[in-house]
Amino acid sequence: MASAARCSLKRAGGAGILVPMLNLSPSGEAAPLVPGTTPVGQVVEALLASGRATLQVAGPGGEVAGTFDLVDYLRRKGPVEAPHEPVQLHLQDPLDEAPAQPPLADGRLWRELLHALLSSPDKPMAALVDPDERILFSNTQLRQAFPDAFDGRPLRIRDLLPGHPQRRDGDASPISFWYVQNRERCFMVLKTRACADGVGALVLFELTAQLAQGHKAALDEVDLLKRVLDISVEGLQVVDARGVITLVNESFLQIHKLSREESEGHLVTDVIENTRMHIVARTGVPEVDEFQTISGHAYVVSRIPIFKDGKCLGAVGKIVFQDFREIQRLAEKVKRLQMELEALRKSQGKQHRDTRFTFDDIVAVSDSSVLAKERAMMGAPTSSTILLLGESGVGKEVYAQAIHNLSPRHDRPFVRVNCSAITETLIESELFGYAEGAFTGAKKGGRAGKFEQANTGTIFLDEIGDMPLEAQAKLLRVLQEREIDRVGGEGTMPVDIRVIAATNQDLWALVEQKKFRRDLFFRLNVIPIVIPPLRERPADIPALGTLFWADLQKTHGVAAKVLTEKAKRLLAEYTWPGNIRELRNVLERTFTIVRDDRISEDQVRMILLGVGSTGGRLNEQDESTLDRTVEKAERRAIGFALARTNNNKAQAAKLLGISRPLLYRKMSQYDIS
Ligand SMILES: Nc1ncnc2c1ncn2[C@@H]1O[C@H](COP(=O)(O)OP(=O)(O)OP(=O)(O)O)[C@@H](O)[C@H]1O
Repeated sequence: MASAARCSLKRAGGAGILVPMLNLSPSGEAAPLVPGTTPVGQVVEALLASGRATLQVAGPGGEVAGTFDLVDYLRRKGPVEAPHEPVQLHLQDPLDEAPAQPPLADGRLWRELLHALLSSPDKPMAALVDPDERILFSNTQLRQAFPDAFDGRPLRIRDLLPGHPQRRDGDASPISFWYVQNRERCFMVLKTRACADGVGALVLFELTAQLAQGHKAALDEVDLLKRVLDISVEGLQVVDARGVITLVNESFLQIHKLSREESEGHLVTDVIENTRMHIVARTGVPEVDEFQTISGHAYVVSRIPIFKDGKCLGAVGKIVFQDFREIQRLAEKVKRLQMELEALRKSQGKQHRDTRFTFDDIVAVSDSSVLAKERAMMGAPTSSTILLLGESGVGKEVYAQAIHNLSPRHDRPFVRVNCSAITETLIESELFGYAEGAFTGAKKGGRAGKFEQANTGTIFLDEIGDMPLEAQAKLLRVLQEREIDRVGGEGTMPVDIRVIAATNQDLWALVEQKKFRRDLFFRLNVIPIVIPPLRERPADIPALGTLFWADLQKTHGVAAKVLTEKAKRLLAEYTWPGNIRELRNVLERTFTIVRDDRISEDQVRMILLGVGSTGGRLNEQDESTLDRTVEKAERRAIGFALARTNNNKAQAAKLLGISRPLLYRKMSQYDIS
């Protein structure tokens, strides 16, 4: 029995068989003697660990039966495929010519390396490889580190470490150091240069604690990042400077119908058709929104180089649109939806009254109107309630529209409610809607009220002073709670509404008369804006007149018709009880009734006579007696006839279908000179 060889029982890495473990003394002592029945794998491992190249093998009687030479064995056998065979089957043939040279040309380096690296307490994982990097022999540590890989089939180094760099021929350095990551661990790989006698090289793997620890945190981060990338619907890939794919996400794999193993660690050109990733990684020139055909489908892709310290480290590729036909389909859908939305908005606009007035249309020359306009423009972009105060026809609705159009709600509904025009019984259902079956004759499905229609937009409560007290209480609740309930309905509905109210009455006087709720008054009176009557802002009249006249010329296509300076002066000096509406109506009547190109002061006066003090709008009280109604109609007709005929009584009487004496009588009766 070999004296220098000590045997102990040890479980071989994962194999489940108990084999004697040989402890050989370091090189320099007499060659140890081992029983011939010792498994050859164990002998090879022990020799490598000790730094020795040979040992003596004992026969059945303990005599020396021969020498086992590791280098000779590896040269003849290649990979250790049957590690359990007894070593005595692999003794060096004594007839073999002894090599003229030492077994390895660089034997000293070889042995020193073996000794230094394998005899340390934490023996590194090691493999002997042939010139093609086929693993000839691996130690237990290595096999334990890669239990799945060592299944008896021939293996190469790169099978263990997919990122393992390819061997470069003519590599001048005797030892290469590589850091290689395989999935969850990081290895430092040291590779000795190829041995001169063609046996191969020694490859050492080290899972350095420091690297592993530092890397653990980094790997966790990478893992998290990978998960984030996998969530992305865009296909993503990363290649390094050599064009090797280092990272891909799930979408990328699905688009290319690849597995992670088939892509990561491979040259991109070997895996992806029509790729240009390797070019971008090499040149550092980005390619954005380019077409690429993948499996017959057109994709839009971007390839962006990754730079660090001015050096291009690789590139990231992104499939922006998965399939161009899909994008076209989506684009068409968006276009169709946009058209539908536009049509809906238009019909909603019609339904909710046209809001054509903006602040550009509001003429303001006099100080009082400039003040009103400025105040309105400042309040418009807010969502505060605005209360417009002014006589009839001063332009309260024009202001309300302009405010809406300057507010962030300009593309939302603008709903006008004339509170004086709705009967007391209907006002609630008009404002808040009603539920199905709320009353006899209620529409199926109920009906949305004005507040519901105006949701997200603006509600313009015109003539708010005429609102019945009961409805005022409901309105107050809506303004406070910002929610409505349909008449006869169950449950409330939140509404987001901007309120603009207007009145030509003295609201405070109504509060004192208990005709208007005090609390509602304060709710509405957030930004009060007084629009002055036209008689208090005569400076605006010429500008308004010019604006309306130009408008009429355009509408009727008659540019030649003009007012004399005297006629203009008459208009500017008139008191305009009907305000802007009256001014507009007088000008319109003048334009349409008078046929002459130059319109005189007298002709305008006749028109003014006919229009009367209501500004052309019938006032119920004025019309309440038949006599008053007849008088107004006769005045208007006479005034218009005289204006058209340029004060020619005979022609005017003819136009009116009455005799000249009757015309004179009527003119005197109505004090028309
Ligand atoms: N500043 C303005 N610039 C141009 N046109 C105006 C202006 N203000 C009023 N108008 C014209 O006068 C008409 C009457 O205005 P609007 O209906 O807004 O008055 P109102 O104060 O709301 O009247 P009411 O109280 O009778 O409802 C409008 O149709 C518009 O043509």
